[in-house]
Amino acid sequence: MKIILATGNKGKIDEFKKLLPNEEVFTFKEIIGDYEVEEDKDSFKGNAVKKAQEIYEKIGSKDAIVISDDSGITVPALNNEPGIYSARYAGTNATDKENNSKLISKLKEKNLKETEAYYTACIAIVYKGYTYTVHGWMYGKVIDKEIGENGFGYDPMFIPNGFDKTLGNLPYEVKKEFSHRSKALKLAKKVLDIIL
Ligand SMILES: O=c1[nH]c(=O)c2ncn([C@@H]3O[C@H](COP(=O)(O)OP(=O)(O)OP(=O)(O)O)[C@@H](O)[C@H]3O)c2[nH]1
Ligand SMILES: [Mg+2]
Repeated sequence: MKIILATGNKGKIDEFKKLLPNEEVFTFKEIIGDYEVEEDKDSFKGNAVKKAQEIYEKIGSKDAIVISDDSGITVPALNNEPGIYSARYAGTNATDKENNSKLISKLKEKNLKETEAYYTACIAIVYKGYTYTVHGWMYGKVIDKEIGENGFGYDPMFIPNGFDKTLGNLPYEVKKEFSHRSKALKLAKKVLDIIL
């Protein structure tokens, strides 16, 4: 099966390729080149749908299977920040490092060395003009420092429930078992089994 990923995030692309080892996976950039979808919706689902639909229209082939991912980390003790703004927490085009530094300073402002947090991923599939969405979540806590180099984004600050290390210090094989993206993709595969 040929799947086109409607994402420009290298960390997500690496994970999708590992999670879909038996499929032909392309990025939208390999097909249509540089293109930016404005993420102006107020939910993960809204933005995931917008990304997948806009890229599907741009590609212009009805039979294309386009998959997008809108995701982020939510910290209830920080009024649910950064949530859907995770990629631009420290400003438009912010790097992972800058976003992590902002989250660390917000935690320190509240004297929170660690606090409950969760990741959400919404995956949207567009095929033959129809759109399908699924979600996945991963629960744990964030700490006020970065530990380890594995994963991407906020992973060095996130300790999943049941572990005593950050995802930055755990191998991808562990994250793969229960991550928000893995769970959503498991459901997405079921949707594909039904619609294809
Ligand atoms: O440590 C992390 N481990 C993860 O597993 C994970 N999943 C998402 N995120 C963060 O959430 C934002 C996504 O924003 P997002 O969905 O808009 O993606 P993006 O803008 O980077 O690319 P695109 O898919 O929109 O092209 C980004 O800041 C990511 O760092 C993660 N961080
Ligand atoms: Mg984005």
